[in-house]
Amino acid sequence: MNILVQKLSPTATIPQKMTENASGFDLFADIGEPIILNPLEWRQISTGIALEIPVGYEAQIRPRSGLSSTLGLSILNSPGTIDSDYRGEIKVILINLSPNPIRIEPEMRIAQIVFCPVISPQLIEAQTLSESLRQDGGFGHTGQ
Ligand SMILES: O=c1ccn([C@H]2C[C@H](O)[C@@H](COP(=O)(O)OP(=O)(O)OP(=O)(O)O)O2)c(=O)[nH]1
Repeated sequence: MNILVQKLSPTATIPQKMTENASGFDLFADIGEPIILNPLEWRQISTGIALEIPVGYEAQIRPRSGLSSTLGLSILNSPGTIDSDYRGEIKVILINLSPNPIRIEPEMRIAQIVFCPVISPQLIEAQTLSESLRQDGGFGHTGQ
C-alpha cells in the first residue's frame, strides 16, 4: 500500500521505520528551536507533514516507550487519531509526566505513527440487547 506524505515545511522529515518490521514510523519534530516542557505541561508539537490515508484506514499516534521510560515524556491523547479525510499538519500533543523539565529538540523522534484498518458499522438503535455470560459485569467484577 502507498500512502502519500506531503512536506509542509522544508525542514520536515518523512516518518521513518527504524527496523524493517517495526509497526510504527517514527515522527520527527519540525521545530525551529528547542522547546522546554515543564512538569505536567503539554504542547502541540509540529511534524511539518500531512498525509493522504486511504479510506478504510486510520493512523494512530503513539508514545515511544524509550522516551516514556527514560524521560517521562508521553502523549496526552494517546493514541491520537488521524482520520483518513484529514489533510492538515500532523501534530503530536506531548506531555511531560516527569518532575523535571524536558527539552524537545528539533528533529527529535517524538512519537510513532501506526497505520490501521478501521471498520465503519451502521449503528442501529435497539430497545434490548442479547444476553451474555458477563451481562453488565465489568471494572474488575471477576476479582484480581
Ligand atoms: O494527536 C492528534 C490528533 C488529531 N490530529 C488531527 C488529525 C485528526 O484527523 C484531526 C481531528 O482529531 P480528533 O478527531 O481527535 O479531534 P476532535 O477533537 O474530535 O476534533 P474534530 O472536531 O476536528 O474532529 O486532528 C493530529 O494531528 N494529532
